Amino acid sequence: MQKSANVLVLDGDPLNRVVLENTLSEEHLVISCDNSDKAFERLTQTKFDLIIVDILMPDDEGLDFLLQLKADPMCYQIPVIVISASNSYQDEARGLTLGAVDYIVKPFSPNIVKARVKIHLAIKQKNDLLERLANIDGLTEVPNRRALDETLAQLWYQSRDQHVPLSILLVDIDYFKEFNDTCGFSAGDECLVKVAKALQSISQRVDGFVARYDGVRFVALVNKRGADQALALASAMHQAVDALEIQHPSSPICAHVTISVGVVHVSDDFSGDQTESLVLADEALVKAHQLQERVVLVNR
Ligand SMILES: Nc1nc2c(ncn2[C@@H]2O[C@H](COP(=O)(O)OP(=O)(O)OP(=O)(O)O)[C@@H](O)[C@H]2O)c(=O)[nH]1
Repeated sequence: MQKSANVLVLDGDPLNRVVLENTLSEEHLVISCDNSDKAFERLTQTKFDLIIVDILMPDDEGLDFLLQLKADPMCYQIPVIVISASNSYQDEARGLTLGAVDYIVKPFSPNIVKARVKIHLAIKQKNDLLERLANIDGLTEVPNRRALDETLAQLWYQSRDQHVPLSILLVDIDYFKEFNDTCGFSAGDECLVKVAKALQSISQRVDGFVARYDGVRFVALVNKRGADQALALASAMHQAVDALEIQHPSSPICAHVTISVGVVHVSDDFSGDQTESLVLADEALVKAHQLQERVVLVNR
């Protein structure tokens, strides 16, 4: 039977682990650990939807686990239910203040645990959906400008600190105003969706990220690759859009829809911040248009 969620349990007491597994494993995949090292290891292997942790483990192990989890950018959003033998208000307040979403006192009723897990999984599902909607472009369904700004900032500082190159590719659909004027706005929308999907699928092959930047422009980001690989990515994007063969009757340069790409390859100069490189990519793109080149590369 398909399990609806992945639940991680950290509890030093073997009997509690068995009871929790029996309570939840009919509906969920339950992985239980008796110490925090194993729990952290599991977190690197599986995507968990909910964590149940006993914060009264010896040496404050459960408490430390909760603290570390909430400080970890990869895990802090996973809801945590604290389970504890203490029914003191102070302990309950401490668990909730540290970021737990709920506090259950041992010995617990399996039905209450089941019900609370269900509630928190439903809230998480809604939060995940909101997060997705906030970061996805409504038309093309690729990441939006907000997601781009976040990812670019992250990759910029990561690449700078790890001394690896970062390539920023700004992609524009050529003569799109003319395309809309001749083929209609809804054909324009369809074209944008197809181009976005093509750019995304090509970029994913090199672990790249693509977002809609504005109107008819997209940005692709790829790090740890040389300038030649950034150019190869631009070339693969051109080929993918050409292969769509979307007729463009009013384009002065080609019978079908084409793109132009401005590339900034940052390997040495990470001074300033990432927005300056976006400006450079924009200038490279303008140059590509002016020179009627398919791609213009700027090295930094
Ligand atoms: N169908 C559709 N059109 C859009 C959308 N967003 C922006 N546009 C149109 O895209 C056109 C972009 O025009 P420009 O930025 O001048 O670019 P262009 O016509 O491609 O000119 P060049 O960049 O010089 O090739 C404008 O006419 C916008 O109205 C959209 O979501 N759907």
